[in-house]
This record gives sequence, structure tokens and C-alpha cells, in this order.
Amino acid sequence: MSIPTIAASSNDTLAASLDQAINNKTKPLGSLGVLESLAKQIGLIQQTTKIALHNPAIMVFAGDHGVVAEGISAYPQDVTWQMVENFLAKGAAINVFAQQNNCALHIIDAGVNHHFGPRDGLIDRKLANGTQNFSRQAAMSRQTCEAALASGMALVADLDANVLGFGEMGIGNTTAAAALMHKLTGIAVADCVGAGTGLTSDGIRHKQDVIEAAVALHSTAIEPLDVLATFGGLEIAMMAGAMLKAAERRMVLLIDGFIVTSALLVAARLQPAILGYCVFSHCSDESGHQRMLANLNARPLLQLGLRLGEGTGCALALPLLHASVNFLNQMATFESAQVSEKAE
Ligand SMILES: Cc1cc2ncn([C@H]3O[C@H](COP(=O)(O)O)[C@@H](O)[C@H]3O)c2cc1C
Ligand SMILES: O=C(O)c1cccnc1
Repeated sequence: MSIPTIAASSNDTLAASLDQAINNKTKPLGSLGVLESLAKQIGLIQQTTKIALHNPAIMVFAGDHGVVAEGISAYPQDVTWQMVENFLAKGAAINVFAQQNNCALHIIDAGVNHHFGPRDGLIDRKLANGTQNFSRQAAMSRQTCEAALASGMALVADLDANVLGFGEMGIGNTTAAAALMHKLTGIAVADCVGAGTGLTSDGIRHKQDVIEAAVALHSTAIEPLDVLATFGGLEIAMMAGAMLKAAERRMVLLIDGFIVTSALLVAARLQPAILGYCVFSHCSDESGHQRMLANLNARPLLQLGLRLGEGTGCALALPLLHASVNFLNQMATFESAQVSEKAE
């Protein structure tokens, strides 16, 4: 497995042309705020002032976590496969929001602890029936971790889209994500853990204890891919691979909540330039997400109190991407509309 090389998205000449195109629109300078930065970022990613969104899609990666044996989630592990069934039946929140925004949805079994059999609409990339319990041993071998990354890359290699959102489903994965966050940022475990699907304060303390004990057990895991193999999930690793390939292909990457951002933390440690390709759809109510975003210097578009995952933030932010592209392509300029420019 080789990690894609991601080119910096910056380009001074193009940045100046984009600033000029944005500033020539019939509006006070800077008045479209974040939409202006977004239009410029999309231009730099696509290397043009004629930006366009082509076939926006969201990939939802599902996988189970052995660490659920430690009682770290408010819901039972079976919810993972049951929600995959729900995605296939189009009954989940992500189905509703993706459809509302004309966004294709791809559901991937990265490692759910359930035998689905061949199913329409389910992309079978199962590497195992979930990870091992990282309280006792590494979640997966380095070899399985690399296979998950490679599988994620392959999923994106031929995708006919230039905007890709990332979502996940996996009971217990806020515990894996918090452990990754702690190991990759150095932020104290207490500031990485949160309620996930709805733990009580006692439950959160127990989750913190479980992570701290596991961190002590696996003190030799330092390098990003070792950290990913030790604490991650199959869905998180596959997502990280998909993100790296999507950035290599100069797609716009739409980042969802706490778990998706933890996969990006891994990818960004491997290829820091990936961050130039990322649009952070929202700040989750999972308590560590704000700190995780701050660590990446990321500015989220929305703050809606979401704490769901599945890629829901990506689907909800998509209309803002359309607005950015449309204002740059469709608004009149001061010259074309014969509107007077700012007084000197
Ligand atoms: C019905 C249901 C639907 C979900 N959709 C996403 N998640 C979210 O919750 C899980 C992580 O939380 P924890 O680490 O506390 O288990 C992930 O599956 C995430 O996608 C769901 C959780 C539930 C219960
Ligand atoms: O931020 C998220 O993506 C999230 C938070 C809680 C539970 N599941 C997902």
C-alpha cells in the first residue's frame, strides 16, 4: 500500500484571479462572508475560476468495535447492522437529507459484525466482523489497517464526482475516535471523551477510564498508522484511505462530525496538504469535536447541535456549497450590470 501524494491546493496567481472575480460581483466587498472563502477554496481545489459541483456523493462506512465489550456505548452493538439495513431501506436521517439535496449515497460494509449476504445497494468491503477489543490487544493488525486504507482508496479511484462527503456508522466508534484524538493531538483524554449516543456522566467517566487504561497498555503506538491500527475502526481506516485518494484526485472533501474528523486527523498526519481540500460541514455536540476542529485550524460551516454522524452534517451543508458556486458563476459584475463601484 502506498499513501497518495497530495499537492498543496494553494496557487498565488489563481488566488488573485478568484479574489478579483469574487470582488467584481455586485455586492459590497466581502459581504458574502464565508461563502466567498468557500468559492475561493473550491476554485483553488479545482484549479479554475469556473467552478462546478459534479455529482455530489456521500460515502457511509460501517464497522463494529470490539471495545463495546467494555460497556462504552449507550446502545447495543446490533444497532450497527440494523442501521445498515435502515440505510438500505432509505429510512435513516442521512437518506432523507441526501435525497433532499440530490446527493448520491454509497453504503459500505467495512467490517460490520453481521452477515448481510449479497444485497442491492450494499458495497461489501468487509475485512473482519469488527475490530478486536483495544482494552486487551490492538484493534487490528497493521496489515489489516493497510488493507482498509487501500480498500478506501480503491473505492474513490473511479468515482465520477468532484465533491465527496464522509459518514460513518459503528456503535462504540466515539470511543475509538476519542482515543485517536488523544494520541494524535496530545489533548488530555478527559477533553476528548464525550457522551456519544447518550452516556450518563458516570458512563462518560467509565469511557475515559477505559481509554486511559488502553493508552497505557499500548504506549508504544506513536506513528499515525500504528495508532490507527491500535485504536481505530475498520470504517475509520477505510474512510482515511478514501479521503487521501479523494484529495489526490482534487475533490472537495466534506467532513462530518467527531468520528469522521478523527479519520481526517490520521490522514492529515500522513499528508498535511489534505486540509486544503476539506470543507468542515459542522461542529458536532460531541464535546471533543470543537477541540478537534481547533487543533486542525478548521472553521465549521454550521453549528446545529447535531450529534448523529452518518454524514448528516455533509448533506446539510451541501446547499451552502451550491450557493458558493452559483454566486460566483451567476451573479452580475459591477461592469455587466452597470452598478457603481465603491467610492474611492
Ligand atoms: C439508532 C442510532 C443511529 C445512529 N446513527 C449514527 N449513530 C452514531 O452513534 C454511534 C457512535 O456512538 P457511540 O460511540 O456512543 O456508540 C455511531 O454509530 C454513530 O454513527 C447512531 C447511533 C444510534 C444508536
Ligand atoms: O459527531 C458525530 O459524528 C457523532 C457524535 C455522537 C454520536 N455519533 C456521531
